[in-house]
Amino acid sequence: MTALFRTELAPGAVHVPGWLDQDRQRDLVAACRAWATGPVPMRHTRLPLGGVMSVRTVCVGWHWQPYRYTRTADDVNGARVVDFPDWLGELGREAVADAYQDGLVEGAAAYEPDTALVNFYDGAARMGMHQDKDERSLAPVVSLSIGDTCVFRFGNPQNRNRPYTDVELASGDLFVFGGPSRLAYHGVPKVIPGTADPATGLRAGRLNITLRTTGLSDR
Ligand SMILES: O=C(O)CCC(=O)C(=O)O
Ligand SMILES: [Fe+2]
Repeated sequence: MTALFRTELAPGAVHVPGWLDQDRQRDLVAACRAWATGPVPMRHTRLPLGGVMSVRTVCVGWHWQPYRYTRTADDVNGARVVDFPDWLGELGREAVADAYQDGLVEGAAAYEPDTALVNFYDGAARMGMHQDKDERSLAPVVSLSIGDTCVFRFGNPQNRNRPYTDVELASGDLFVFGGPSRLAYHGVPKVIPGTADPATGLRAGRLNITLRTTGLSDR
């Protein structure tokens, strides 16, 4: 296997450029296209104060709405979200093993994500600084990017301001944040149009898939 180039932005926050090869990117684009059609359609998430998010989102395993997870998409069409497939959990374990080089922060073999948030960014979409904190588990978040390159802003766990680091996430890049960085603020201030390689099946825009462990159960 080829050596992986890894950058640790902060303890537990690791960027692995080009982690997904083109075949895997194509397969993920196809999977996201299928999920986007239903049982719950991809849509702009409505915010409690009446706004909508500029990204479009569809969820797998558990449905996220601000600020909780449920099995059914009660803010969309009430349908139960699609089941979280085994292969996606396997991909997550591989990602954690590669990012943490087996073991730091959390044993990769024990990583069992049960939800994926699939976000689609058109050229104008962005995401403000926030924490991923609606999960009851502090297992790492695995983030996969496909399509247009974006500027990803990775901050600190205390507040949404500096210090933060801006890093470009390109198609195929992996970013894992766990351990001391699990609750770090992060966001996407910009997508750079025209940077996607059409060979992935996504001609324009950016797909981001985050795998998370909700820590919830149906009982
Ligand atoms: O698009 C990204 O890279 C980040 C997405 C994100 O932070 C989220 O879905 O919570
Ligand atoms: Fe996030």
